[in-house]
Amino acid sequence: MGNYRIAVLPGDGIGKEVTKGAVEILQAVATRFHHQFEFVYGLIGGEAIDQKGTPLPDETLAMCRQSDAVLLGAVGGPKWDQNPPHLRPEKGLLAIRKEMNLFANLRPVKFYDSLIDSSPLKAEVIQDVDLLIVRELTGGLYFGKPSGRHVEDGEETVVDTLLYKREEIKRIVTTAFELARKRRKKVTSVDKANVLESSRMWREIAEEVARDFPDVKLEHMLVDNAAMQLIRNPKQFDVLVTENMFGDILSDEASMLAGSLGMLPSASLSTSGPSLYEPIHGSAPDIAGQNKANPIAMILSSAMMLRLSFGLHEEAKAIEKAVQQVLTSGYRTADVARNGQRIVSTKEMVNEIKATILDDGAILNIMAVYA
Ligand SMILES: NC(=O)C1=CN([C@@H]2O[C@H](COP(=O)(O)OP(=O)(O)OC[C@H]3O[C@@H](n4cnc5c(N)ncnc54)[C@H](O)[C@@H]3O)[C@@H](O)[C@H]2O)C=CC1
Ligand SMILES: CC(C)CC(=O)C(=O)O
Ligand SMILES: [Mg+2]
Repeated sequence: MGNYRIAVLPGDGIGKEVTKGAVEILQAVATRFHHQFEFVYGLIGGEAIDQKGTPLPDETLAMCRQSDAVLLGAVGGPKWDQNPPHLRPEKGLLAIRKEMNLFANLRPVKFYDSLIDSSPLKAEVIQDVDLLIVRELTGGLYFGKPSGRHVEDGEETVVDTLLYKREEIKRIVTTAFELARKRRKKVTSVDKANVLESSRMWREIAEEVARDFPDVKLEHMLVDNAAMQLIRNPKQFDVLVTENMFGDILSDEASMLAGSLGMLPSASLSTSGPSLYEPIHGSAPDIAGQNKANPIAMILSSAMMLRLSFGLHEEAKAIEKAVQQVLTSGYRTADVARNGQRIVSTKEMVNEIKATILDDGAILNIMAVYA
């Protein structure tokens, strides 16, 4: 039995709905495996702006730092779209990633047999896809200074800067190699080295790191080609490692290999403090408040938390197995439902996964009694 303190940041829009679902799933895991999970709640994003006047209140950050791990829903929404840059919900997300040194964002893309019809792609292209996008999360184009607008010689000018220190590239590429070593031993480093100086340095560093991993194959791929190859032949990939914005875009694209943006979890890892777990999707204002969102990306993110932050492998597997079982039984939220399949709500999907986790536990207990 373990005691864990989990900071929960629901955020905005569907972030709130899917986070509520993930907490219920974790409570079921705690019941089945006799753990104590203490959930502490904090504000981030739009709601934090409304209540505290800032997208990342100090108390939220302090609470996260004092927890064993953080679960985050999503932030943003049209209500705040016209706010000045420092009062945009997304600033809160970028700030927590930077402040907590969450430099490695792991975005696994896994194919589910039962969702074969949910992807617009052909079965033979997506069947057995199992790849991992390793996205650099605290540097690159989303953080470089200068960034902003100004008027120069009477002309309105805007700038964003793609900036990396050598060590920042080295640590994310090394993380990718370490992960590939435990998988199919191939790293695809994605860049735009035909144009960008930052990419040329990225490539150079990837080559240097590769020397320490002779058992892992390194290939380089330009990002535009990578976007195409993900659709043409995704099975060629094992681990992809790339700059912050490239990884952001490629992972939304890759989510369709799994059938929906609502299926992809992620882990935002730090080596100097607690890590954070978040679905790859946003706050989905178009479906927010309608009990329609697919909670699986968030639920699978909580499984990643159990495995990577707490070392609770069996518990993580119990969640993943329940998700698989529920999908196999035909439960579908609207985003993955096809051909007249019955559609379930967010809450129904959560309830079914929860029941499966608890039932599985009960069956195993009965088997243990009669063994
Ligand atoms: N991690 C975060 O907090 C992120 C926040 N955002 C913010 O979210 C807001 C909306 O951005 P969008 O570009 O619309 O991206 P989005 O990821 O929120 O939604 C894109 C599309 O996917 C659908 N979708 C997303 N998650 C889903 C789920 N779990 N189940 C079913 N359908 C789902 C939405 O309904 C929408 O049609 C913006 O304010 C944006 O800045 C966007 C991405 C990540
Ligand atoms: C604020 C954005 C960088 C959020 C996003 O799209 C993501 O992290 O995937
Ligand atoms: Mg994104």
